[in-house]
Amino acid sequence: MEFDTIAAISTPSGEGAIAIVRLSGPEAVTIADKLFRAPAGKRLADQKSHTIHYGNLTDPQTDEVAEEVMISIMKAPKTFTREDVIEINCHGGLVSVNRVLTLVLRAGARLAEPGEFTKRAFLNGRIDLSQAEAVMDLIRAKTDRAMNVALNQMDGRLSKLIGQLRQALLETLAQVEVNIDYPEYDDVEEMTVPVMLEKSEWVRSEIDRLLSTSQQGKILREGLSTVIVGKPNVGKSSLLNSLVQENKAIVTEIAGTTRDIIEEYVNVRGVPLRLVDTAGIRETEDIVERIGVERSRKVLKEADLILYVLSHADELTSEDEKMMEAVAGMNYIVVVNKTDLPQGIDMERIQEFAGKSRLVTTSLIEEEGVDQLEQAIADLFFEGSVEANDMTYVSNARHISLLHQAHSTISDAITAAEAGVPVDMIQIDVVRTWELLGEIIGDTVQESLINQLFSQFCLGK
Ligand SMILES: Nc1nc2c(c(=O)[nH]1)N(C=O)[C@@H](CNc1ccc(C(=O)N[C@@H](CCC(=O)O)C(=O)O)cc1)CN2
Ligand SMILES: Nc1nc2c(ncn2[C@@H]2O[C@H](COP(=O)(O)OP(=O)(O)OP(=O)(O)O)[C@@H](O)[C@H]2O)c(=O)[nH]1
Ligand SMILES: [Mg+2]
Repeated sequence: MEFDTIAAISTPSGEGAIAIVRLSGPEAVTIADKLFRAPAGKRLADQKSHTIHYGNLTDPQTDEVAEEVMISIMKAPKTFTREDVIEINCHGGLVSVNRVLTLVLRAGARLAEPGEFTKRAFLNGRIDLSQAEAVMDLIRAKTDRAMNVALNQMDGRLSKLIGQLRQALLETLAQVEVNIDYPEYDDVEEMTVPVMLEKSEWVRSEIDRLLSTSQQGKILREGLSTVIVGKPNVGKSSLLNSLVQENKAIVTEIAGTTRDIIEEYVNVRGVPLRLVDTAGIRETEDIVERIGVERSRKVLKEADLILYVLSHADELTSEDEKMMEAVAGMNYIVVVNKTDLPQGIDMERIQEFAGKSRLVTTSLIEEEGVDQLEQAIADLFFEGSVEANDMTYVSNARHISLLHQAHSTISDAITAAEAGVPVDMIQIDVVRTWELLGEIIGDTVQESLINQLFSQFCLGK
């Protein structure tokens, strides 16, 4: 496919040592040559691929030197986009990098849309859609483990498995064609259904296996949305600070200190937590605090994990009973804090409610118990350890949803085959499953969806 030539700043904005303006497309080298002046007068067009060259960029209108640069030239097809790529390494200042971008745009490049370089890598067939999506996940990964999941997907592991599943489905369809072409052979008909069943059941079991990784995969990719709740003054903000290992939230002895929601990312044994501190939940007259409390109830509903903090010094109240009822159906860990203070709480009641695995005691003032809490979180979601290195995780909500749909259509096919429904009817479900799996890798997918996916990328990526 032949496209126009795009350009963008590919490094973050701000001051830095070096910044890169990247170009991709058939005119990339010509455009760069219009601006580039090397000391020995060489032309980029004459240079070998994958070489880097020192010189100045000049403004063709004034013939004045605009920037001192190093230019990398990478010729198609062995490049990031499979097109000619030029990377202009300039000084990392806002004015400098904007000046370079302006020059290349005036010389004939078009400003790239967000994600357009990666989109070209996809449209030119270097990577499939799930690999392109992994490029974005890689940039956003919050922990090493999450980054490994993205690297595996970028490497094409998920794509390869999806390809195998689709191949098996194609083989069952081929079997049906034989059946339709040679209806006079009874044994072909007899063969068709068992073959279809066997392959379809294998596909379904592989989809099951992939889906079984999805909860962990999604957590690694998006972070575990974790909400700290409890009555005022029990130590919720102190807990957030202990986990973050910084004083992000204001802690005072005054109940009702936290008025709004505070959100932080933390890495707990490789699990990225999106940690939310809330205003203490209680009936209150203070209008500002009340808004905070209402929002606390809302984030509570959307949480993957609830850290329910109680004070070791205080007796349980009816409010606590209500709270326990509210979290009972969810993933929660009870944190009994302030164990340095004399006991007021009914620990038996708490043990009865939470059981051993969901109960941790802490004294945040004495920095005790945080390790145990971290371990309890890792145990709850990853049975103790996060082994992301060698596994294919499905982590992307779009992929998970497509796998669920494919699971349902292949199950329909299996049920129909078992019920003796004619093969050409079953065929419809098999074809649909093949299409749904194809959407994951971008084989059978609408252009509007592709545009929407890439628009979520960073500029210049
Ligand atoms: N300067 C610079 N650094 C960068 C990038 C970039 O575009 N520019 N990348 C941007 O994300 C990442 C590297 N990713 C890349 C992925 C593929 C190819 C590439 O040329 N692939 C070809 C040829 C491979 C080969 O030489 O064998 C191919 O797959 O056909 C280049 C970069 C990270 N670092
Ligand atoms: N003795 C003792 N005090 C603690 C402990 N943890 C926190 N505190 C104190 O308890 C008070 C309240 O702590 P916060 O972390 O602000 O409590 P909170 O739950 O966020 O309170 P609100 O935001 O008002 O709902 C502060 O004075 C803390 O220093 C602990 O383990 N032991
Ligand atoms: Mg607080």
